[in-house]
Amino acid sequence: SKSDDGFCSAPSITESDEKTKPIYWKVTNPTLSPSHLQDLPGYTRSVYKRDHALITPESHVYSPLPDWTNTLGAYLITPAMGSHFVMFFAKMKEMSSSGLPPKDIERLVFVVEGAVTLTNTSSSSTKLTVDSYAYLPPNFYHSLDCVESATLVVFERRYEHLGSHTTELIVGSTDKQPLLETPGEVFELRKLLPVSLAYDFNIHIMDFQPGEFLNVKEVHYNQHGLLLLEGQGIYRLGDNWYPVQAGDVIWMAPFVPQWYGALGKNRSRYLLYKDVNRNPL
Ligand SMILES: NC(=O)N[C@H](N)C(=O)O
Ligand SMILES: [Mn+2]
Repeated sequence: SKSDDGFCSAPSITESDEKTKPIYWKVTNPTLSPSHLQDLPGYTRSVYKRDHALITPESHVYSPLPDWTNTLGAYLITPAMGSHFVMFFAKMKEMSSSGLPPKDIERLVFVVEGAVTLTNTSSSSTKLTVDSYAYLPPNFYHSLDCVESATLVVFERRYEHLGSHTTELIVGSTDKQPLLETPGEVFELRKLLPVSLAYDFNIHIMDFQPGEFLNVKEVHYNQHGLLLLEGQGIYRLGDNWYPVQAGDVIWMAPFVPQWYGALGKNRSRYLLYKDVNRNPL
């Protein structure tokens, strides 16, 4: 065969081969199939617009996290976009530790890979494994320590006081949170934080079976930071319709029209930051 003569042995189809291919051949052999797109130089699904952003894994950029040791961070949502919170991935390596957030900043960490140990001054230390999370109130001394490796998704914001309410340390895991009523909707909903007024945000875990979608075509004052944990589907943001899959992150500014339809063969699950319980004025 041709490839035996040496250097010119690329497996791709040459121009003369194309002409001899049967009619409709490209339908089943597309040159920009999903597998090709993954490696296409310069190609990304990421988008950054005034009222929303989609940040897909090939665009995540890691650098050392200030105040943490042996940890790389990728800030995915920050106030530079108009948000009042930050959302970042923290990739903790062998023998790594967290730093403390700045004064008056509350924090929620959710483990997506590996395990960390949470230590604070009062209680004994707690191991956080995949699917578990901790809420750390503002000015609450704590340390997250990792022996092997862990990937955390972290949310932080300046706590907005309301009267004399105060928040408390919370440790839990998604699978232990009860399913909540979702009148008019079909997705399954769990919340990671109490719904009481003390908390100025919550994290929703939303599950959709393939074919299920949001009934409400939502437009609301709240902001969102979303991580798709499982599955695939179409996210509508404003007038744009984005194919999305596990690992994708979305920023939704206040009032951006938003809708999700789950596709594929498996459950979609996403984790969603939402500011709640405060007067927008
Ligand atoms: N985009 C969303 O999934 N939004 C949620 N349903 C919410 O705002 O509660
Ligand atoms: Mn919403």
